[in-house]
Amino acid sequence: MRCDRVWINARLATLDPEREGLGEVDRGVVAALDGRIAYAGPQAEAPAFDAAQTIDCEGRWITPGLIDPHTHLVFAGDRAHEFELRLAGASYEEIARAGGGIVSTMTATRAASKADLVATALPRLDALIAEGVTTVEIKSGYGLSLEAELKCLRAARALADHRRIDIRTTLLAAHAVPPEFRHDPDSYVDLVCSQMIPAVAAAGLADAVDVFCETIGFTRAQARKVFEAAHRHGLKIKIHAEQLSNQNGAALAAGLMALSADHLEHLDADGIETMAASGTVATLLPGAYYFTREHQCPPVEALRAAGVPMALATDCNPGTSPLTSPLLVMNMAATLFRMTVEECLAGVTREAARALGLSDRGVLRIGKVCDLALWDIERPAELVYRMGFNPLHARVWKGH
Ligand SMILES: N=CN[C@@H](CCC(=O)O)C(=O)O
Ligand SMILES: [Zn+2]
Repeated sequence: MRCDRVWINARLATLDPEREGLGEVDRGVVAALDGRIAYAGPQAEAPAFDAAQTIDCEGRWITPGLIDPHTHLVFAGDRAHEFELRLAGASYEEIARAGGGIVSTMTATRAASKADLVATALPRLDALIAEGVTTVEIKSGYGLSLEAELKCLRAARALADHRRIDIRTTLLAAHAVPPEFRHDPDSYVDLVCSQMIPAVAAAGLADAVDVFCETIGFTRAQARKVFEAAHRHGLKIKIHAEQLSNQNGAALAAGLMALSADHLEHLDADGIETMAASGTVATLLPGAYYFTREHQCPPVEALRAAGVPMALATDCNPGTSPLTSPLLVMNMAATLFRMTVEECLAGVTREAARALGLSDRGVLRIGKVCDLALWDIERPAELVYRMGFNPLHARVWKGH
């Protein structure tokens, strides 16, 4: 078989659902041709390869390249001061209602140039890449005006000119009501629907539209309007739902065939049932749960029982999850949410791909994009078990 590269003497965690568990292959081979997987499976069953380059993995493990399906990587400034206020007893909601929170990052982000936003996002992106991330979703949501949201999405897309990574972008103009609309949030929602979504869709700058459905964000009725506008313009939808309270946002979004509903600490049985029926992915964000010291875990057992797919993400943002480590996310998901090793690894690969509507990656299987992470570990559980340690040996993006 002709191929560009072949990785031999590897142990594979294919995450292929057609295989058991992690889809493990003890003596495995992966071959790449034109950026796709030409073969992934047992060495014993592999064809003879005519490869330009052969890499001996010396027994290392290969997983699919990691996917971070929920980040707010593009923003200016930081919120360390708010962190100190919270340490002194203030709550996230109190700070937001007093004009801090998302709106304070909005002020810094509006003042920044696109070049500034790219420059400040790159170190965060590099931290993800250093842990084997090959696809990342980046939301806008700190511009909150047509011009500033476009600038954030352009900055997010421009990151792909600087690093070897796939970027998916999501318009999150409905993240917070900007101060100029404080007394008339519905007019801001109208602006999002009648100007921002059409402009972003026309410019091809976003793959999806997201809404923060919450008492300090947007109501269900407002979220529905935004989702309907997104659909009119051919964009997929996602939601920040049931993070701080139960607004039944996940059920609304799932009923409209959302790709994912994210956070979900306060998700109820109706939300779970609707998500299961629509195949909407539950993207869990243990970094935000940890950092805000939430008291209620997402209903992982019930999601599992209902067969709702579960993805994991860093939620990298300045306010509730200044986190750029998918490895630590897995550890937190296991220790805090009692997810299994298999669920954690699927959460940052196969299910993360599903949360982005990407069926061409996230598993090691013939025909999928050849994004790989090679690890210096003895068993996959180490990727979940260790804290603050990065055993990445090499990262392969599109076969290179
Ligand atoms: N929940 C809403 N949005 C972000 C937090 C944004 C912020 O506080 O800056 C999140 O996903 O946690
Ligand atoms: Zn978020």
